Amino acid sequence: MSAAGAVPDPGIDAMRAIMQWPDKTMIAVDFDGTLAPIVDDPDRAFGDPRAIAALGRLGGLGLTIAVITGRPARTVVRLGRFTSVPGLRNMIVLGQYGVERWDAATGEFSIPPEPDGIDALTAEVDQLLASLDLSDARLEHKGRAIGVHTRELANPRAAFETLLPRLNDLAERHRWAIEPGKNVIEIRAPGMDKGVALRSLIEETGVRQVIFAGDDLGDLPAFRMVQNLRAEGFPGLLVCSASHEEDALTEISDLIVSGPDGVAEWLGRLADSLAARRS
Ligand SMILES: O=P(O)(O)OC[C@H]1O[C@H](O[C@H]2O[C@H](CO)[C@@H](O)[C@H](O)[C@H]2O)[C@H](O)[C@@H](O)[C@@H]1O
Repeated sequence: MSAAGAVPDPGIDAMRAIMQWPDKTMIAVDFDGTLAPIVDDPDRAFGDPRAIAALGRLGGLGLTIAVITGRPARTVVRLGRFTSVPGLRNMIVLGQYGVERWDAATGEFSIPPEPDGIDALTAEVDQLLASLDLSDARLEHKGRAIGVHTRELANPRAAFETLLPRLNDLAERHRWAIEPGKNVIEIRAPGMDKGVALRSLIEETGVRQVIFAGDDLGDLPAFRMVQNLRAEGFPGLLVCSASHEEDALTEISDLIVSGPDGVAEWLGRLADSLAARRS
């Protein structure tokens, strides 16, 4: 509750609720750029062990732990190495913006079949890259999305700017969605985003407050969803994993930390504070 006359601060209200009812709190975290440092080769990304350990401690303290990612669920479970962490026994991973799911409690994946048209789309992306002399761009095939990565090209920014309108046209023709990110442009099957995924997980689990942490444009729908939830009286805390590559989330965040290092440190401090309150 804010002091009379003061501007209400939803982040502070959320933090109070989290400290008071940790077992009614969900912490939902993005993967790349938030839990995992950005690296050139997406297949060499890894969950920061300090962040994963802190999430494990938070899980042990009763919080519901979720990862909501643009990656396939199987990839993130492998790269994050969540299965070896005792406190993550009940964690949930939502992959491909919420279409796929992994439940640590059962070890089961729920992965819908690949949508029709992915092969035709892939062939067109290949042709487009060849026509622009950008065939060196790394392609990430995700079954229901293709990621075109520009990070390792000679001029990543110029390649990104050249590709964005063209891949956008291609996606529109196929009625697919375009998802620009940090040196990556994805064409993906439409119909889901991290905001919808987050809301539905909140409803399913019955938590009463949420923390969402992210770093990139694909996290914006989740940030907006938390803002909507707050307008409905549901406490939420928005944490931005900041970097020089993207600043779209900074203004709407309650807390800005310095990239995955800052996220790991903050999660550790949150676990310390909650453990101290309990003892
Ligand atoms: O929702 P996320 O978990 O943040 O996934 C978003 C995209 O992240 C990955 O790309 C980013 O990380 C790569 C590895 O560090 C980096 O090389 C790339 O430049 C970044 O954009 C991933 O490869 C994509 O599939 C995800 O959609």
